[in-house]
Amino acid sequence: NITLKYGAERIGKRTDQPMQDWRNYGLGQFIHWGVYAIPGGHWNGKYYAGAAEWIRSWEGMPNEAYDNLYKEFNPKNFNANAWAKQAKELGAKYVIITTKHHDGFCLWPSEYTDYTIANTPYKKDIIGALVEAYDKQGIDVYLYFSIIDWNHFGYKSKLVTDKDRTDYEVFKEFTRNQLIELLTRYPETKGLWFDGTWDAAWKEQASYVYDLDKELREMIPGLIIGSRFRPDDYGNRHFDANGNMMGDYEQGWERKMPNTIEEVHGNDWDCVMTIPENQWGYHSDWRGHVKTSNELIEMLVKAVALDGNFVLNFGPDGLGTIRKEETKLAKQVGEWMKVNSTAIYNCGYLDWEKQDWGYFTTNRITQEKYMVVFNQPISGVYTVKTKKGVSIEKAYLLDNPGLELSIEKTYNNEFLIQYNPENHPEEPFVMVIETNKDQ
Ligand SMILES: C[C@@H]1N[C@@H](C#Cc2ccccc2)[C@H](O)[C@@H]1O
Repeated sequence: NITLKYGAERIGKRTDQPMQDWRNYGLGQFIHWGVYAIPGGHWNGKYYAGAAEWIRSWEGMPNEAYDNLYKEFNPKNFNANAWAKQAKELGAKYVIITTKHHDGFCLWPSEYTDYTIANTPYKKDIIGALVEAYDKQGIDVYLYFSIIDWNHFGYKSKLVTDKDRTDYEVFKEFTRNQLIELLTRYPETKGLWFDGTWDAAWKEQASYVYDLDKELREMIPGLIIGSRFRPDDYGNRHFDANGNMMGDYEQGWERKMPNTIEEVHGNDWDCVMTIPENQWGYHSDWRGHVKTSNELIEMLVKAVALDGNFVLNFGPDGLGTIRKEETKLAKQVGEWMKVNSTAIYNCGYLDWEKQDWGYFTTNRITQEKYMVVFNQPISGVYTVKTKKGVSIEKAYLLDNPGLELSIEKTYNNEFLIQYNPENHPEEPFVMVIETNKDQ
């Protein structure tokens, strides 16, 4: 074991109520919005193939041009209540909203910079409106904050000269001031989702970030911060030099997912996912694969089945409209959730052997067990291998409890559930299984 001053603050999961609530969300919504939504992945008639929120880094986008976009930011279609209502219908239990992305543009009227919504034609506090609207819908609010800030003179990716270091000290105080400002203005905030912490300069700040982390947590008891904030004594992120996770949940699953429970190392985690292959901010021309509702539902179920949360990203356009493709998917996933969220909310991993037909989930409070089916066996036979001494006594469809399914027990404690409907369901469906024990 390596002695660390700034390593993991705790071994094992947080057990307090705010973290239990976080663990039981299942489904969240990510909102990426900012001035990058104005160009929407194009400039000067040229198509930008990268992630739209990174367009300022593209040689086809002059920094000067980008840095003046805020002067035309006037989202006349923006309606915080409509966004929150759509998220409610999607079935999201929490939302993560970009307060400031890497470009440094603040969606709240920060007093620490002029590069904010207050100095746009729109003027009004976007973050305040969204916090209020989502709160009203009973959706918990988390704030995304980028440490990278291309707009601040003191931001450096690495510290080479003495001037870099003195400038960076100013940047660190600016960062601290903005974070305190956000938690002061929006005390309803349940957590901070940090990003842009991969720079060498930040990875040298273990002591500073350790103290800042502590200060922020003291401001809002129960505040939840993931593994993407603190570096350890040696500049390690997410996991310290002893392999222990720093922060309250792992934030390593961006546009990817674990496949086995072993890969999550007993930690809480979230998967943040885009609908196209790699666009967080608004891009008017999605190319490559755009995920269908059934693909997204399978990712959601897989996350819950492996004790994680699934956070689906939406990138509103420059006028504040959530595009039709995202609206359609929110509706489709929401309709599925209306029927099947019993197998999602308050649910997590069931340590039975994974089967080809889909995923097991279990309600952490009631111990009720679910089989979420994505791959119907041609045979109509669903194999379930339980733990020793655990028998399946009943099986039925979540959306038709009256239709009990036949169960056959084999000699080596496998249970074969028979279900062969005439009309094959077009969507994933859930079977409920009742056992003789609560294991
Ligand atoms: C949550 C997501 N993290 C950000 C990123 C990134 C990134 C940057 C470089 C290499 C790989 C990933 C994206 O812009 C989005 O905000």
